[in-house]
Amino acid sequence: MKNENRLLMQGISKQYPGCKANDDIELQIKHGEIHALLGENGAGKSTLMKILYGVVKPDQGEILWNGRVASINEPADARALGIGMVFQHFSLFESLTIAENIALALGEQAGQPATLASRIKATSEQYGMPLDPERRISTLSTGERQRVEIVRCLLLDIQLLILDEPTSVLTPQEVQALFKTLRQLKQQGCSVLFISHKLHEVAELCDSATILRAGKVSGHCSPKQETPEAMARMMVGDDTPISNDKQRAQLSDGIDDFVSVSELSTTPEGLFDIALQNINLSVKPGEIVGIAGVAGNGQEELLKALSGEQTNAKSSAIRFGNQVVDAMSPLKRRRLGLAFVPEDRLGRGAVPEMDLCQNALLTSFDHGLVGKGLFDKGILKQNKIKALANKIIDKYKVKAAGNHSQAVSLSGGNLQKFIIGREIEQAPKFLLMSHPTWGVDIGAQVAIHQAIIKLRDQGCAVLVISEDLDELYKICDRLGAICDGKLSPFLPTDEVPLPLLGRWMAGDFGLPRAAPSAAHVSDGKVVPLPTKPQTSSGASL
Ligand SMILES: Nc1ncnc2c1ncn2[C@@H]1O[C@H](COP(=O)(O)OP(=O)(O)OP(=O)(O)O)[C@@H](O)[C@H]1O
Repeated sequence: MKNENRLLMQGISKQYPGCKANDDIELQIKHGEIHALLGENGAGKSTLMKILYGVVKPDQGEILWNGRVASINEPADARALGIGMVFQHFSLFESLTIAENIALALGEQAGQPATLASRIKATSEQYGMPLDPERRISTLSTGERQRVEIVRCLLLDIQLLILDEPTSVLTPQEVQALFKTLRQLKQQGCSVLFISHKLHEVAELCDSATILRAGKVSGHCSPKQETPEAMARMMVGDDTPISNDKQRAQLSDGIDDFVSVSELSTTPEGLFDIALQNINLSVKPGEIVGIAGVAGNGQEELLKALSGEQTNAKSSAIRFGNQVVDAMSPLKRRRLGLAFVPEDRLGRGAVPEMDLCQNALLTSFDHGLVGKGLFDKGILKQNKIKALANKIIDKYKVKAAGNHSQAVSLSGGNLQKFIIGREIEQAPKFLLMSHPTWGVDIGAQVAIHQAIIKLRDQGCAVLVISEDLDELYKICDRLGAICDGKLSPFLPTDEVPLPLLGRWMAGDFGLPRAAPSAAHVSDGKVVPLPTKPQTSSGASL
């Protein structure tokens, strides 16, 4: 049984206008194996999964499930077969409880309402991710929300669990807990399909992998026998750089901060907002400062305060250069040199129904050299707008049918590349970014990091707020964390060992308690602690 296919998708093709998203794809998954689906942005992974889960109809091909042809026309059909899917973006109602959310998602498949809560409790405990069914979603951490989505799948007679980029929102401890659950499922014969751009995790967890390129299967491998670099090569080919040298900023003394935030506190507007408490922060021209943290700890509120989405006429806590900006709108702040990449790419980063030309114009029209000439006396200069969109598409290797493509038709990673390119091309003085390479493939990550570092070296102040610790360690010159609306101290990145950052993320804001020869052990490696920590200018201690 173990060597037989649980799932065989064969000859799957799907054509979108101007793009063949899946081209004669075959995917085999055996009983009780953890299978990775890899591929660069736009390779066709999400399309294939949407076909399997009944969200998209293929033009051609068939699905064999436990040896029999299956007809999957909607998600309920997939669930009835035992296929569960956890999407990148959770679809949970904040004000409802865990049990109410699961009952809504599963409908009749949730079974008897009277026993649902006890089944949730029992199943979540059985798989090592305990949940209290009566808790409201708004009180849960991101890791706990993901548990709700997984337990929702496990309540059914699950035979295949599909996870799309499941670890990008988790802390390192939560990732290990998730892997334990997935291995337990595998032991019980359940198959797992794991979609990820984090190749070291794929190498640690997965038994086999299928690699897609430009809509076709380009290869297979056994991740445990490959290095992450070798897998990256299979995904992106030989021509794309897959690593960056660490190049920390060389700042000379006496440079004034471009961004300074002093004693910023906010009052929550919505029921689930976090109050920022006495935030002190600074970013100099020519440095990249990173803020780590588990989602929902005030990142959103800090971004809104800095971008001007939430203004505060009563305070004078935030300055760009020597200008107080608290009461200024986003447009006025952009005129002072702000560029902004929000976490939510569809909706805040781009307007889904607008094409790439219109989306390029949205934030560039009023901005410095780039915006110059895009309109004149109220008339839009279409040729110049098209040239700008084409420049971003070419330079940032955005895969799209053309500048007329709607933002919503781009794959997640490609839209992210477009938004980052649009903002970097404005040559800002202050680049504010949330989770800049979320869902972006390894080749594009390297290109984006290089572009950010180049901008820094030209004197831009860069602030990155991210849950991706690998990314923060790679590009930031100084690092701190946010927890419950408060900021930790900031130290030069090379003086922040992972355990210290983990403590800061959990709200323990002490500086290293280091004797000169002290060291932490992290992931089996000894990590020396700094002996002379320096705090950032004014960071709260
Ligand atoms: N609704 C749509 N209309 C037009 N084109 C689409 C649509 N959905 C996807 N595409 C195109 O199909 C191709 C494959 O997209 P898909 O989302 O499957 O890629 P992916 O491998 O999941 O990428 P990523 O890693 O960035 O999420 C992309 O070029 C995308 O632009």
